[in-house]
Amino acid sequence: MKPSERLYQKAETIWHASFEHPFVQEIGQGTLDERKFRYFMVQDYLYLLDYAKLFAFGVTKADDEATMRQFANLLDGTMNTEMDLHRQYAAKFGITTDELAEAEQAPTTTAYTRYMLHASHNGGLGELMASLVPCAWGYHEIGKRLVEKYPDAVNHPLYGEWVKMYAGEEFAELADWAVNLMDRVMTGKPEADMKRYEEIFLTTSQYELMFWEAAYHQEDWPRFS
Ligand SMILES: Cc1ncc(C[n+]2csc(CCO)c2C)c(N)n1
Repeated sequence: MKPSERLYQKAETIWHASFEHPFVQEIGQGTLDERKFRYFMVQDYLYLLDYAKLFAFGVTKADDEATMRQFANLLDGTMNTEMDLHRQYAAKFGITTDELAEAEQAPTTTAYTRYMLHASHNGGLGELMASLVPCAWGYHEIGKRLVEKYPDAVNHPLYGEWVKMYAGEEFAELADWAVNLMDRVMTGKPEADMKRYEEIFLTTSQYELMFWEAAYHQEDWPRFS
């Protein structure tokens, strides 16, 4: 069994719960409250900024030139294209660039990004891939399953573009690349290493689910004022 198959089996219940989460289902049905998606867009912007740092770690942890170059391209693509697309998409919801620049990470965003950055900073390429694969692979799975279950979801005026992006070919390629690299790095590693990767993979999978939950309830820090 490939490492990705083993990890997928372990995380399957959590991934299923993510797909069944009301935030995801209501995107598919086109009924999601716009304020919840707006919250999600702002938090996701902050999330992606930290995620880009994982690609930077990838450059330093890669052990061959081709992999270094791929991480460097992903870092460039995220910083110089994706973030711009995200700002444009956010503008559709009335979110300004200033609002994005001033926004503060919610508790789950902080917990999730700090966890990934910590695991990757202190580990090798295996820990890094265990951190970042559930996000890339998981979003593609969600996009694909949404299109299967709700074929009209791609035509929604607000959420259609989002569904198309994650169900689409370009994102599928990113997910495939990440899964293949993860398999290459983890194959033949001792069981003790695999156990560590499994824990990271399961933890980031749970944070993905918690990210939907946080957006659905517009989670915030306790405020006393
Ligand atoms: C919470 C959260 N998890 C995963 C993604 C999916 N995603 C979209 S772009 C990108 C990086 C590659 O450019 C990733 C991982 C997301 N947006 N937000």
